[in-house]
Amino acid sequence: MEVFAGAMANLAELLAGILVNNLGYRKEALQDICDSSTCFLRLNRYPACPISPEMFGLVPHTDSDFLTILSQDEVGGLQLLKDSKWVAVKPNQDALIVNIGDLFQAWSNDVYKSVEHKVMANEKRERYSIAYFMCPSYDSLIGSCRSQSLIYRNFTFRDYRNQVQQDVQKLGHKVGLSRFLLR
Ligand SMILES: O=C(O)CCC(=O)C(=O)O
Ligand SMILES: [Fe+2]
Repeated sequence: MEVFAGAMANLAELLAGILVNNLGYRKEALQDICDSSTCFLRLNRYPACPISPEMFGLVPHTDSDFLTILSQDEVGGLQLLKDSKWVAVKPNQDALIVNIGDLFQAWSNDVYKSVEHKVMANEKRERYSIAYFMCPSYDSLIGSCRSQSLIYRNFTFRDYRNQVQQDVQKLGHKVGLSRFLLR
């Protein structure tokens, strides 16, 4: 498990570096504020759900991190929201899925968009996936790479997590980045 997490961490850093570089910034920009103690692996198991094929395995959400790398088995069920339509991701055990998270959207000032996704349960088969979440240290300022036309106010990962937790407790769902809009 540690070897796997290490490989995912290296890949996430490499990809984040390329995406940051692509915006004209030092490839270490995110790596500098990331912390191995807040990055984590989530092992997901979705039991077969014979009641209805329309049952969620995981409700629609965006990830509260910089970058997510996902490995899934051959069962399928992951869907992404693209142009307001849910698109099924073809299951491929030999491929990794890379999702932009909320924090990268904020840092890039909306150049990169955090993708909304969900998992539909399978009627007959259980499904497994493993997700690696690249996260900053709790107290580092996420800010934005831009200095003008800022969309979000500065916040820390701790502020973000607290806000998400508060919204889930009070409203039953995550509100997300719109809580941090400047206008
Ligand atoms: O199981 C999947 O395909 C997605 C998992 C996921 O979105 C998550 O753990 O945040
Ligand atoms: Fe997710």
